[in-house]
Amino acid sequence: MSTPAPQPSPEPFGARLRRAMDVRGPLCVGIDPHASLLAAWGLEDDVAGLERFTRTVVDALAGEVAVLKPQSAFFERFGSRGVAVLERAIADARSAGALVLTDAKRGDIGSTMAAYAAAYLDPGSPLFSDAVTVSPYLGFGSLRPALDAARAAGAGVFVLALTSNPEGAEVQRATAAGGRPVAQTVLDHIARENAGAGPLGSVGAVVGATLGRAGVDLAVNGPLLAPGLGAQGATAEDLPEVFGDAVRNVVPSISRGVLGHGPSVAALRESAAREAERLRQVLA
Ligand SMILES: O=C(O)c1cc(=O)[nH]c(=O)n1[C@@H]1O[C@H](COP(=O)(O)O)[C@@H](O)[C@H]1O
Repeated sequence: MSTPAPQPSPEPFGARLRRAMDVRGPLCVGIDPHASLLAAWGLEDDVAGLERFTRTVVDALAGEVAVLKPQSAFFERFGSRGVAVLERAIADARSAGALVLTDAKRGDIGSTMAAYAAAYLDPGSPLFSDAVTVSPYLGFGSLRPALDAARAAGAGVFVLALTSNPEGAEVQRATAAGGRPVAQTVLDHIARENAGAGPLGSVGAVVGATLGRAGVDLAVNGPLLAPGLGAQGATAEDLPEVFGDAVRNVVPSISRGVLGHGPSVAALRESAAREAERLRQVLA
């Protein structure tokens, strides 16, 4: 009996992301099917409306932008049929060439985290994504199963550090044991995970574009997801101030600011192309 040939290691997410941003421009578009957006697109707030909305965004943008970020909550609110729409969107967007970052913000004790890792980071799962968002606020070590699963699959994990909402500061800017802000301890862990990786590590941090000067050390050798552009008030021009020297690793993210241009496929594409070009200039 012959021994099976060793499987080649999958290309790490960080390398795939760097290439995608170089080729397609530094932009992540969120797929957030708010009830108000479904109404603005002339769709019912039901599974058929969700499906039409999602399919339109994927058809318009999966061949254009570096990253698509479906926000799981907007699919979960329709139960299992909504989750089925999410599964199809992930698969279709990946086939069309976009990296898919599923925004699920999962976080739990390690043994349960292993089940979340199986859901999003096991290549055999119907929800398998290029990357997933997670919360470290049960302790960074609780994320270990997700970090290990991502590494094995060539996938990525984006860890909340400083979120874009004003309420986040009460937890994230609090002083941790050792006298540093809690968010800085999260960023330090991320930097250790990415040590030695090139051209970019696969463990990212989430740092809101709305924060003004971040005031923490962002040299984590990984991608920095920056939500908050558009509807939450931040602009491309704010990014150098927030991210300083780390600005080259920023993955700017916009949901409503692009989705509001639908349902026209041409208008969605134009809006995303305009944002990507503006961001490319600012981040260069
Ligand atoms: O992880 C995220 O994507 C995220 C982190 C954060 O700090 N702030 C934040 O707004 N987000 C998500 O980014 C999206 C922002 O949507 P818009 O405000 O419409 O661009 C939503 O899906 C949020 O859940």
